Amino acid sequence: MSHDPSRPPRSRPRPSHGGRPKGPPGRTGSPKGVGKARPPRTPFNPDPARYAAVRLIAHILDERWTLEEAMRKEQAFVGLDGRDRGFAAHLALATLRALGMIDAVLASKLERPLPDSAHFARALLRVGAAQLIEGLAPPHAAVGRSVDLAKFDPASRGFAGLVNAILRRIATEPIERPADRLRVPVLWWNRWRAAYGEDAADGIAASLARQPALDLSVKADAEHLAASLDAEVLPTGSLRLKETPGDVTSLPHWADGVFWVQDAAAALPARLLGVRPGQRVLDMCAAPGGKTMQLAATGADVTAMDVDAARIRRVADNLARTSLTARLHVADARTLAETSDRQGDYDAILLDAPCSATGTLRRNPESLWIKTPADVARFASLQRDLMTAAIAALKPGGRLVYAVCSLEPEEADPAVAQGLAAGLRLVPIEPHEVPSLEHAITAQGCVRLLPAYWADRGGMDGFFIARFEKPMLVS
Ligand SMILES: C[S@@+](CC[C@H](N)C(=O)[O-])C[C@H]1O[C@@H](n2cnc3c(N)ncnc32)[C@H](O)[C@@H]1O
Repeated sequence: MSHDPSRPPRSRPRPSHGGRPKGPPGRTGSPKGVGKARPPRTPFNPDPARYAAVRLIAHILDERWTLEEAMRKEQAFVGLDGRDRGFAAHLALATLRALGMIDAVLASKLERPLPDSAHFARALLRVGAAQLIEGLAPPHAAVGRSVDLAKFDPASRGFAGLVNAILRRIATEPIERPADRLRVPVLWWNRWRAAYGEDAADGIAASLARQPALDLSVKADAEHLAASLDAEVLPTGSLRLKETPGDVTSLPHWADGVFWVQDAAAALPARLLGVRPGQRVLDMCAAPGGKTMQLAATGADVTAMDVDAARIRRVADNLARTSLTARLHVADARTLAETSDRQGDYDAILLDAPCSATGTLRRNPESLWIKTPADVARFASLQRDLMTAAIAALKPGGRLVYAVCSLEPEEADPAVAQGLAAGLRLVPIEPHEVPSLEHAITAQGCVRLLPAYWADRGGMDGFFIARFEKPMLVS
């Protein structure tokens, strides 16, 4: 999934309401009609931010929620404000980015695994260990606050001694720091090694050790904006902020609508489509609209389609903020194959397909722990149907860009094969179109971006991009 360009990055999530499970233990209401009896005391939460982080981790790893979902639904997190909220999000993200390493260290200290039912205690150990291994808090605070929270949560009270002993050992005994490759589940690492080799697989895993940079796409005049935003202009034209702000809406010129948040890699597919003013362009899977805005900014006649009505509203909001226009259409793009006329309707189509999104592991590190290869197969099947629809809707002579933020060849290779089998021609991406990323061009002329690229500059999301042309009809 692409980052919503209208929203702040994860360090400062926006509050929202609803959801389960229940918040802190204990009674919060005042009993009615009980004479002069004192209202029962609400147990004192010794550390609301760490408590919220632990609950986020328990939801994600035990209930397979995404981080975004957990942050939206978990009341202990939703109720935090300001710095506490930022700290809780930071702790949860840091725990997920180092999870495999943390679990390896915990396994070496625990005599036996915790029972399956010990959700809070297990999450508490993971968040506590993350603070120690990643140096996120002084050891006395990491250990002491974790023990306090173990005593605070009724379900984990019986584990308080164990939490104390294990975290103390991690804090005081010399530990061999696990290799970065353990940051990701071995299942995914093995797949990347098979696809790209051992060094590349290690590079992908190591990308989790760094906070992803925040990139912006601009409507015009990148140089001028770079100066006022304290940003670097990347070789591909995106802006990369030197400091990641807590709240992107506080950046100068945000209200002017002249830029939006979009990773440098995510900005390439729309650019490589190379549309011209007046062309009929379809953005098939458009929400939240980062690429729609790029296409609309060229002066093309853009239709943005998405199956999800709520997400299309975000495209509308993003277009409104940036004063750009596109026709919006809520529909399953697979139906295009039935409705397009024989000649095809569009001069250019961008198929930024729904995918396993393993390329965005730096921003969504939980996805590696809650997704499986079965998800890859499911997305590959959906992409096949979307490709069929895109090919039908493309005019002869028109161009199609297929893109996915997935690292899995099972999602990219079949799409390329399908395009070729349908009679499309691959239009090789030229080195000058991807400056400083020439090495990412494959033998077929597609682009395969890995998260370890530009590591010294702050990395990038993983993407695969293929560009096709539909042959003119022969009469
Ligand atoms: C990778 S995201 C697109 C990101 C977007 N292009 C951007 O740059 O902001 C994939 C999108 O595909 C949409 N989608 C999934 N299945 C679809 C379908 N059958 N037809 C149309 N859209 C679909 C999802 O709702 C999601 O918004």
